[in-house]
Amino acid sequence: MYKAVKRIIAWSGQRKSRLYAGFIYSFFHTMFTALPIMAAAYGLSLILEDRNGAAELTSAHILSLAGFVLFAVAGRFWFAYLRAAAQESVGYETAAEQRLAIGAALKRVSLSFFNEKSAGEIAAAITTDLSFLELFGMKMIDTVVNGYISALTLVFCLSFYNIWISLIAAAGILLSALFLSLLSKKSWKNAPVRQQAQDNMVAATFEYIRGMPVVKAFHQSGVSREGIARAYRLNKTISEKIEKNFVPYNCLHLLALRVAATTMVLAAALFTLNGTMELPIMLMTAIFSFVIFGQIESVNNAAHVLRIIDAVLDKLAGIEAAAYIDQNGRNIEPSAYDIRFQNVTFAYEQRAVLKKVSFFIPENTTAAIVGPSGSGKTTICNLLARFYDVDQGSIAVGGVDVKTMTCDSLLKNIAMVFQNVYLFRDTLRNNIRFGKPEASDAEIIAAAQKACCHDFIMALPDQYDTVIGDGGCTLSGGEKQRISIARAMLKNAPIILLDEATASVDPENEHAIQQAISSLVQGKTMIVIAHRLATIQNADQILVVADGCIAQQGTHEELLRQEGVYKRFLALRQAAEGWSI
Ligand SMILES: Nc1ncnc2c1ncn2[C@@H]1O[C@H](COP(=O)(O)OP(=O)(O)OP(=O)(O)O)[C@@H](O)[C@H]1O
Repeated sequence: MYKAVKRIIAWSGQRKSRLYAGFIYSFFHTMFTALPIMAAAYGLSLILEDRNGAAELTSAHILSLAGFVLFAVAGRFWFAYLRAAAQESVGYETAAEQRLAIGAALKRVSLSFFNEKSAGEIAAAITTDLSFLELFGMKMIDTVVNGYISALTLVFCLSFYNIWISLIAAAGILLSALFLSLLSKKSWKNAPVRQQAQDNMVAATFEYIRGMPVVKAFHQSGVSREGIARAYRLNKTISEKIEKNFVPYNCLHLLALRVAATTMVLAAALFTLNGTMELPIMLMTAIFSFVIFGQIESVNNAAHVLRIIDAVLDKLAGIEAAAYIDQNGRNIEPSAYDIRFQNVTFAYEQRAVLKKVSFFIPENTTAAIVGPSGSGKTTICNLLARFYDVDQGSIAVGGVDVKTMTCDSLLKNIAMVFQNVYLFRDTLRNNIRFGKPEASDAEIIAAAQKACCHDFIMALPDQYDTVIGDGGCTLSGGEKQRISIARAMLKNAPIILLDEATASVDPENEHAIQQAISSLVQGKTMIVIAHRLATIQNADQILVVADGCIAQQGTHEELLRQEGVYKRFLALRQAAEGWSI
């Protein structure tokens, strides 16, 4: 439990000095809480002495006591304010910083990281887990550290009046801490299980929502809901089990504190009866017995919450520790934009996808990649963009090995127009502007016009300010692709990676889009995953990928003269789509 407290303090990074300042304010806050009670006891003893005739109670006594109490109350509120101001926003500030840091880190990890961790798991870490940490992290610091500071400060104050009473209070605190450590051991064992159950629940919910179109199309609501219901049931069962484990230790912890409080009052009464304690001190002890354990009573909840926080911190550390794909990269500006694959071998996990692939694309030329589905065409583009690193061989742009470049300096030179280019839940204007953040409205409109999306955008109710759904789900496939072409136009990068994907293009606009693509690629080096015969024919070279290898390479005419995959592939495509050469 205390290890988790230390981790929260470490998590707060540069802000930890504010936490330490908060601990000092907490000490003074407690001192100022104790002072009015001590002053009241002193006032009572003056009244009793006045009654006995031992000393006279003057109005000056009463006024100075009242002034002292007012000063103590004001001091108490002042230190409570200082503590809150120092500590309470630390969690929110640190979490906000960490969210940005994780966002930046995710941009730089290999995409294989997203195979290992589901989108739901990562989303849960950045949203619910970090929210939990920002909300409860500082509360736990307050409950545990400030709670013990407060209790021990009051024990210290009591020791000036009666050492035995302060020892009873200290014993109560120690005994409750023992039960808390047992409770904490249980929580420590259960919290990761609960964390996993919650992650599964988020991932199942995420998948259910994302897969809704498929669920509806296949009338599979029963099957898909079963998965999500199972995740919810498991979470409920685990939470109930944890609560049951929690109860006995919680009762023992509270019992220790209540027994200590009662024993303090009984001992004070006995000391008063045998004349070793004055009545006002006994009354003061009775009041202290109510307040001394107040804050540490709720440490029981902290044990469980702290374990969850510990698991959350582990999870966040796991995401942040993911190796940056470009951690040894430098910001390099290639002097040319030719592309060379040299004996590139690559596997997703264990499955070999590309085997010793070599080719060269001169600057300002177009290479069309053709080949059967699953042969590795998209993988070639993903490797060039360094979404993954090659296992063997090398990829160079303008003679510079992409492994020596940072992702930013490499991707600055590449624009992608893929079937599944992601559009954000934002305005169309901002989605296009993604290609060039500093672009003016006029540039955005010009790019949209060239990419044949200006007309459909102007027909929408809010035109360029229309907000589109997640992933562009409120647009048709063709519209999404045209937006992504506009985005690429605006970026004006020297290398274009294009997945032609004519399937999603509106036939009416196909010609215009082809024109748009032609103007997009002028003077650029382009790799196109080609589907249209015209693109294939017009390419400067065709790379025929089959089974992870470059089976054939050459111009359309050269390849037509050879017997091989290309000729067979072309015949099949022609038959399927009614082409004629
Ligand atoms: N992220 C991934 N993790 C594991 N395997 C993958 C991943 N992406 C692709 N693959 C596998 O790698 C192989 C090549 O995929 P790739 O997407 O490069 O093929 P493709 O030629 O572009 O196919 P298509 O024409 O159908 O788009 C396929 O067998 C695919 O199942």
